[in-house]
Amino acid sequence: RLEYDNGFIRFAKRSPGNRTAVKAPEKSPFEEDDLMMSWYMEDSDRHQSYSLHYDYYQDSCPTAERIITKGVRELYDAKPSVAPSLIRLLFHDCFIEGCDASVLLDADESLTSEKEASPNQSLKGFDVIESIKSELENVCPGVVSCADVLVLAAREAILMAGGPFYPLETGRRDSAVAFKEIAERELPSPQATISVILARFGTRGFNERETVSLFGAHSIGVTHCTFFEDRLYNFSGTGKPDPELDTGFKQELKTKCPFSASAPSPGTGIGPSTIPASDYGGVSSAGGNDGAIDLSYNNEGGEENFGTRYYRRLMQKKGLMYADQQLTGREETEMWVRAYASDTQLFRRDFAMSMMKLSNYHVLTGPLGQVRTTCSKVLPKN
Ligand code: HEM
Ligand SMILES: [Ca+2]
Repeated sequence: RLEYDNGFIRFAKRSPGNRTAVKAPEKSPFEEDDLMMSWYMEDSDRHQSYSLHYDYYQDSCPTAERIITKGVRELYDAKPSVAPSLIRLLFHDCFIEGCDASVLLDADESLTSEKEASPNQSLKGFDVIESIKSELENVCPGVVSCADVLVLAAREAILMAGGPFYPLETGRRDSAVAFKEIAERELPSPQATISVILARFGTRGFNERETVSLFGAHSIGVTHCTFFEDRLYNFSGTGKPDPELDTGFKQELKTKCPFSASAPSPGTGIGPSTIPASDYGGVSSAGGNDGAIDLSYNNEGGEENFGTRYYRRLMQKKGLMYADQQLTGREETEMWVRAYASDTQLFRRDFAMSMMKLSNYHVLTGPLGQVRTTCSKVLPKN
């Protein structure tokens, strides 16, 4: 099905000339796959001598993708919150030194875990990846990388949550190291300005449109009060709320996140935080339901709500985090917020493309890296 054309890999039946003319129906995976795959390939795989492949495990572990899909579905049926957890986990892995499962590693005597970096302390879903990986190890030991499990699991999670399908190639390998300092420094904080957001995404090759589309993931899942309560009570140390927050919405949020002097306040480092001083202070994965509110804010799920509604709320000054609301703070990003708020299909296509790009960011292939047998541990050195 694939052909090489002037250094690019693309599906045989598409040519660059007709790809924009094809309006792929949302529910037809094949049309959509071909279209998106050929677009993506042109951009990023040209310099890789070892690249990812479609259905990489076809011979070595033919049931791999099915095991992952089934695993996510079963876990999602039991607990739908696994979907947002997995999507966020993918973002935090890929954003830091690429999709190499570096975020999954536990600390040991020779390694400092990325899990300890403050933005990562509220991550969840590690157990989901580990349980799917152990099932894979029973069937084809040492074959399927944790990095591939994570990207495929996140894709399935997006589908479960009402988001779009996108094709993914496989053959990623796992890192033998973790990048705690880089995670600490590079993952944007919930108080990030639009300049910081665009700079961090920009150095990873994401333009304004792609960046805004990725934020559509914030239409599902939860966020804890600690990540936005400064906007309710003490914005930027002014002692006043954020003027960019809708007044009615602010009142509503205040009832869900009542002011409490003992509560850690983001950015101040004050409070009984178990997390190092940073804008991420205050929440750990063990925190239970301590002021966690729906990011989607009463999102009922389903296709209509995945994405579009998030952007509509931003336009009404009802973004939860400062970083969310920053997307309307500049014309180049605000125009995409407006576009996605009114055009679900445009958002779904852009989100799918950006997720593909994120999932392929800076991957390890060929002789690089390793295939871990347990996702939280590097292979023992011989
Ligand atoms: C400037 C960029 C971003 C910042 C500052 C940010 C920050 C946050 C924060 C603080 C939370 C709440 C965590 C909690 O309370 O437990 C959150 C949740 C979430 N984020 Fe982001 N995020 C950003 C971009 C993204 C991107 C690009 C994606 C995916 C493509 C993403 C996916 C998610 C998801 C799905 C959740 C819900 C997690 C859950 O319910 O378990 N975020 N984010
Ligand atoms: Ca990584």
